Amino acid sequence: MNRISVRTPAKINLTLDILKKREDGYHEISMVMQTVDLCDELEFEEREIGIEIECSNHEIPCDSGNLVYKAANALKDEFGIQKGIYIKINKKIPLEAGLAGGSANAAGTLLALKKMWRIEATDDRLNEIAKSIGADVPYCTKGGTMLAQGIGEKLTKLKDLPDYHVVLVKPEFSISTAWAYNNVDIKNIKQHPDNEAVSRAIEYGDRAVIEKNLGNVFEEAAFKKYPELAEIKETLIKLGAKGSLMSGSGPTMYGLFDDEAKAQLACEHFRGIYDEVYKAKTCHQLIKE
Ligand SMILES: C[C@](O)(CO)[C@H](O)COP(=O)(O)OP(=O)(O)OC[C@H]1O[C@@H](n2ccc(N)nc2=O)[C@H](O)[C@@H]1O
Ligand SMILES: Nc1ncnc2c1ncn2[C@@H]1O[C@H](COP(=O)(O)OP(=O)(O)OP(=O)(O)O)[C@@H](O)[C@H]1O
Repeated sequence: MNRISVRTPAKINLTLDILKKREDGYHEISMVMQTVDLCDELEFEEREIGIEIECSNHEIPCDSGNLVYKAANALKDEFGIQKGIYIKINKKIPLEAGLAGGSANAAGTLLALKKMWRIEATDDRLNEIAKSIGADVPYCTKGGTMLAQGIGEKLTKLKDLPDYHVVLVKPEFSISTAWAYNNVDIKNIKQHPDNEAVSRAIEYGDRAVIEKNLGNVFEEAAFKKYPELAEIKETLIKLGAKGSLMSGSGPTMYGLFDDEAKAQLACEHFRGIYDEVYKAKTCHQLIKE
């Protein structure tokens, strides 16, 4: 097998809670994550030597700064792989959006190259390698509905979230993950999301409780700096979303719809205002070709 293609899905956060800051600067978190079928496309082709990357988005580095490079290089180092690889990235997931697009690409690379290079690795070892690339990468190697704890690497599979149409609205500005973590006043978080209630509601497929309990502790500081985020949330609800939240470190706002026609109308409304508006569906399988 000398060619593989994979599609790597974005994630949204149904909840995101910060518990404490650790000595190493990272934060202990607890969050429920869900993949949606807004995907980047990655193609892998065997080469004699080196790691060569081509990307449809020229803002993204194609050298060792690319998370895909880091993933390929980590596997080469860890397992003494001598072969080279050419990776083509067709970017669809917006950048610095809170949707873990780069982490998803890195996870897709780990899974594709593990297969191509016939690497035998335990789940634990692969999880360690994934974590060394980024805190969201372990989750992205699994996808679906998961509770993620630790810095994001301790994963508990939950029952599949009931299906939703998801409208994603990414305003023009970006929010860096480091900024988001640095701007949460951990001791004075007004409302911690109730991860237990959400996990239980997912277990019972109780949509109303899930929708009522969406929560992200990054919203407060982000809404203060960018009041338009709160307006997007309000409009999503007005247009029929059953729940709305900022994903991850933001700034993407999403709405969960049970009615596709309403989701479509909401999409059309926001497309008149913003360039990066997407209609997706929740999904549970990592989509491979
Ligand atoms: C906001 C989330 O997307 C929620 O899923 C993640 O926590 C961020 O995951 P990520 O982008 O993969 O994070 P990394 O690339 O590992 O780290 C970027 C920066 O975010 C901060 N960071 C990240 C994860 C974490 N649990 N605590 C942190 O404080 C650190 O300042 C770190 O330097
Ligand atoms: N393959 C990649 N795809 C996207 N960004 C990448 C990639 N490799 C490196 N990067 C760099 O990582 C930065 C942000 O990545 P990404 O778009 O995944 O952020 P994000 O959606 O905020 O992620 P998260 O939700 O994990 O915080 C960008 O500045 C980009 O230059």
